[in-house]
Amino acid sequence: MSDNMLMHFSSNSSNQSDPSLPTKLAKLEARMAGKGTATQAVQAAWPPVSSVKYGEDAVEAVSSSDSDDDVGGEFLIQPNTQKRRKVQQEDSATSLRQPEGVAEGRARTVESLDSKVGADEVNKKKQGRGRGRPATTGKGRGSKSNDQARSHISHCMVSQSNGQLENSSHAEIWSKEQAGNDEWASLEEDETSLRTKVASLEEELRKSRQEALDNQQMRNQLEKELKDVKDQEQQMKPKRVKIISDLLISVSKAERQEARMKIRQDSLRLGNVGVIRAGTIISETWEDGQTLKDLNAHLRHLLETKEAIERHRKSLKKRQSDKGDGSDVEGGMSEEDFLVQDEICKSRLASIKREEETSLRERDRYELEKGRLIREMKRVRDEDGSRFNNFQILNHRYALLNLLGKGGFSEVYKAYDLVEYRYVACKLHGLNAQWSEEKKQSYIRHAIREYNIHKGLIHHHIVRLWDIFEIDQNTFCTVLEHCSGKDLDAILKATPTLPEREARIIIVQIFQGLVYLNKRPQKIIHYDLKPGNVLFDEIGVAKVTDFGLSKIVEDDVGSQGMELTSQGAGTYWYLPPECFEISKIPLISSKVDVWSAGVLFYQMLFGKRPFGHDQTQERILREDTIIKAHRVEFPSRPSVSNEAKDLIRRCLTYNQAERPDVLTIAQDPYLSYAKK
Ligand SMILES: Nc1ncnc2c1ncn2[C@@H]1O[C@H](COP(=O)(O)OP(=O)(O)OP(=O)(O)O)[C@@H](O)[C@H]1O
Repeated sequence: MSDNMLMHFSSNSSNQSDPSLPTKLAKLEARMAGKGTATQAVQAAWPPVSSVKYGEDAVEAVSSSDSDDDVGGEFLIQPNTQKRRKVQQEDSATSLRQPEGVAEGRARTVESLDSKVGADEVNKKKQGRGRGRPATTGKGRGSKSNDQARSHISHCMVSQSNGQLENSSHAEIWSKEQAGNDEWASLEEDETSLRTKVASLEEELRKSRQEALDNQQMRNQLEKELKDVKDQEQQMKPKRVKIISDLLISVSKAERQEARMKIRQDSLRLGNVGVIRAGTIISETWEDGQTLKDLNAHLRHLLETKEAIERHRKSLKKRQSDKGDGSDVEGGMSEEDFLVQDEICKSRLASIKREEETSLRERDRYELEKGRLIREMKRVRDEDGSRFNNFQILNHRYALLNLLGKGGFSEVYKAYDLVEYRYVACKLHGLNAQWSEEKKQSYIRHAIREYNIHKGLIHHHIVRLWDIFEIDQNTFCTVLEHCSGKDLDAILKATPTLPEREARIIIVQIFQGLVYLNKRPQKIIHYDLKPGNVLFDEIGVAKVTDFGLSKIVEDDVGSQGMELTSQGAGTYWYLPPECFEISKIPLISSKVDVWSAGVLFYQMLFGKRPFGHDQTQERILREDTIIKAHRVEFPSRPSVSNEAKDLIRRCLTYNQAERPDVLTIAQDPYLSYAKK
């Protein structure tokens, strides 16, 4: 780019405002006419190619030449034609060549930065600077300036050759020159900042690469460690399983020992099973323990004392009345003596009554303990008689521990899942070898049906069913969530009535489980809700279990419900009247479970079932107890809130059509703990 040239000319053009210009021009005219050596002088005035300067240096250089003009103006004298030729030569040969190379270099730099830093930023700046000009590259801009410079130079030369300096074109050149300088400085600034950015990005890139390398190494290292740990784990697994099951076995053995020892101790107090022989028939009978014997003897003694006092009191009264009519003249008891004697008897009787009440309460407690003892004895006996009592590991996974209880056709063992590392309950279903093949198949079908219903139920208040597998031809096992608390039946046997607050939270949880069963795409009727099928986990969360009698409500059932095909099954105290219908096949719905829940709640509050409490299943059926259960009665004690009674009345609505279903009754405010 011919910046120096522009400087040069623009410097000269500044002379246009010099007031001595006409004089100088006259001088020049004279010299042109008189001196022939002017050409060499002009050549000396142009800077040599190698000494071309740019920017401020160039301005200085030109300024100094201006001062030369002032002092030694003869060096600038030349004919206009010669001057034009000279400029043209210089223009093509030297002055323009080198600046163009520089401009190209500059453009290259910008281009390379463009590619490194991103075209956007550079373009933005280009656009900002080049507003009002056609878009062009750095090189383009440089070339254009050159072109402009060249055209101005030639224009200027032409003007000079005509002997006229045009003020306006000089100003234009000057301003363009200035703009070029500014642009150049700004480009340099851009270049520096972009270079800095590139350097910092390169540094960042280097660091990131290093980091990636480090991470990769770390990953390789961790993968190796993980593999080692897994290998070790694999090697250790059988050892660990062995250690865990050994520990569990020793704990279970200790528990078994403790259970048997406790039975022995409690038997002394509460009683034991004795054997009585009648001819060839041997039967078992219960013999009370010493504490119960003592307690009963004490109660008998209190009764005898009470009777004696009452006899004595009667005779006192008789003597007193005999004295009144003159028949007892020797008795000699004054009126006051009689009153004192009578008061003594009354006071003694009151004290005996208190003692009797205490002893009776104690005996009730002992009776409950006795019941628990009898159940525990049965459990231990079942455990001793079970073929699974020797700590087997089932299905390579479930370590059987102690027997939890025995049902109609099953034994439930506490077990430990050696894969999931948690306690479970293994329910071992045994097919009776005496059964016909048909009965066995029916039992298996039934169990699979139960499994298929139960396995899909995942709710906080429903016992989870984890697994099912076959043990042998006549036995299979279902694996359930272990509930380490007692079941509701055991709780009610130990404490027949619960405070309303406790009963309420239990029934609320049961209804939550029922709501879940009725909100599923396929509704389920449990059909066997009773205290034995409500279990508690270690923190007391109630969970409904045993879906052996449950029914799936098909989509196409009418509003009245589905047909009950298994009539006769279930526990009669807890079933509603429609289940006892014999004139036609009953239609049932979730309202069966609403009735059962009502019976359960009643039992928890009042310590007995509302209908047929003391009756056997057979008697309930025979006497149509439930068919006659039109109205529920509430005992006066314990006192229970009206809200609780209202809920029970709604659940025990005789007419099935009027009884609310599960989702409706669940809206009852009594079943909600939300703040009003
Ligand atoms: N998931 C469980 N967790 C803890 N204990 C359980 C579990 N399931 C059952 N039990 C206990 O095992 C015992 C027997 O249970 P099972 O369900 O076989 O009894 P059942 O209902 O009397 O029998 P059936 O279902 O044959 O009528 C009961 O004492 C019960 O509390």
